[in-house]
Amino acid sequence: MTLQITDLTVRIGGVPVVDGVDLRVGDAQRLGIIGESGSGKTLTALASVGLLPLGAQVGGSIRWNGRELAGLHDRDLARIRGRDIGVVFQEPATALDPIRTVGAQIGDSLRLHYGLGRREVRRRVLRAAEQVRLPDPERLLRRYPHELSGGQRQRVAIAQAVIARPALLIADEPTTALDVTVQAGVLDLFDDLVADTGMSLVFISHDISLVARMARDVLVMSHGRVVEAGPADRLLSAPDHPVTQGLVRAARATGWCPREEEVA
Ligand SMILES: Nc1ncnc2c1ncn2[C@@H]1O[C@H](COP(=O)(O)OP(=O)(O)OP(=O)(O)O)[C@@H](O)[C@H]1O
Repeated sequence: MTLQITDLTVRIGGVPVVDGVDLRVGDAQRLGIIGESGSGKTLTALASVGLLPLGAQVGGSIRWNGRELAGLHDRDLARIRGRDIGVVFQEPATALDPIRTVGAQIGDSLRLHYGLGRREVRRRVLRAAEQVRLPDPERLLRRYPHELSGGQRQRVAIAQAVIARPALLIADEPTTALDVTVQAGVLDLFDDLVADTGMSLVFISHDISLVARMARDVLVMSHGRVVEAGPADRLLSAPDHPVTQGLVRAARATGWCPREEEVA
């Protein structure tokens, strides 16, 4: 698979909020995107799957396996979302429908994309729930989102994103809303899912330590642009751009420490 974004621009109310972004994700690649709040990370991810807010103007090219997605009808984009590209967002509570059981929601993309029957969907939903390590899945799948903890809800959102076995998973700050101990478990889960399935991963965070853990190649964004790109270990040990240096310093200040002498 290849996701190739070239010269992506997004304007909202005439203001450029993503400005000339290029990125490429290939087979089994793990790409990280870091940047301060408001730097355009989320809008870049949303543009990749045609989920930009209403009224946003998009320019440039977004090619999925060579097919141009920019300007594609939403019906066609919906076929690609979930089936080819799975997405997990920061706040699972808003990603889930409060009035449907989590089991029903995990199965959505199987019904939508593959038209599988009830029994087969149930079987696969249960397997996905086990795969994302939801406790007591048989019982939990009959519950509603508000009856789950934040970590459990995020595991449901992950199961929903990966159940149709997408070739690419885009995870936008997937652990930011979770407390630290729950975060660690969810990161381990991403690691295992990506390793087991061979999916490619785009992992977005404002925390360079998380991105360095999850991705090998990293883009640093600031004010809608990519200001630095390179292997995670190089960015950590020798950050070039002041924004990258600031992100490394911020990560160190929160207790995560690369070797001090290596940080500019
Ligand atoms: N629906 C919207 N309407 C108007 N402006 C928006 C909208 N969504 C995002 N923006 C603006 O676009 C810019 C980029 O936002 P984006 O959400 O991509 O940033 P981000 O890097 O993901 O930040 P965060 O880490 O806080 O999620 C910001 O200035 C933001 O205020």
